[in-house]
Amino acid sequence: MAGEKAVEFVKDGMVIGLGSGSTVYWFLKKLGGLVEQGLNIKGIPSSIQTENWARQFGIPLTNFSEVQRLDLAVDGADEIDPDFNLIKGGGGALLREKVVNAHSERLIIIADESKRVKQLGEFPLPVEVVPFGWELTANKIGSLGVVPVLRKENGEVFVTNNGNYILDCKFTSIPNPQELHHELKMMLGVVETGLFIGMTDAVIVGHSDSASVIEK
Ligand SMILES: O=C(CO)[C@H](O)[C@H](O)COP(=O)(O)O
Repeated sequence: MAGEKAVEFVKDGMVIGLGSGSTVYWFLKKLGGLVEQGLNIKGIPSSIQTENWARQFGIPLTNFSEVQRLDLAVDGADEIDPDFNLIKGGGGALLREKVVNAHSERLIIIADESKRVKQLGEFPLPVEVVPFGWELTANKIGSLGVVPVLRKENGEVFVTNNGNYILDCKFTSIPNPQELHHELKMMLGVVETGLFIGMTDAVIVGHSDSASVIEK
């Protein structure tokens, strides 16, 4: 419901950041239908999976060598706090998502009610790290009082679209997301964190048969 509702914010001529995840799939499907009816937009995908879906639904794509500014980005989230700070990266696309979302005029997050929390941190924070010496980076992150877990998929180390690894870090809670983000970013080997702070303009919450828009 949230994914489909998000197309109401799309206007003719827009360049749109295409987020990642299962909720975004429904946005892309609906958007593809509108493109088929004549809507003129272009998208920049935030993952290879999203690029594949966008092609499947006939959404024209562009890239940052052609455009530097997006009109709108629509993305999912793993946790959303009352200030619209987010944990993202459950699907491992956090780095490209952050690049895309940071260069958009407007960011709309689509999610179901279960993603809304009072304080971030229940969901393990994904941190993208350089593969070389990832063990050292994990030890360093561990000094913050967490046990970083190297993400695996089907028994193999998960490799991001950028050739990096993900360390999932379960903090008891994250009372100060900004501070934690900066602390992690200063660590050698850390590429990006899944904390998206002060980027979101509106959240569309999906219910069983409707969706509500919450503006900041
Ligand atoms: O951050 C993400 C991927 O890196 C996704 O947007 C997030 O995991 C939400 O996904 P879903 O809509 O499948 O719950």
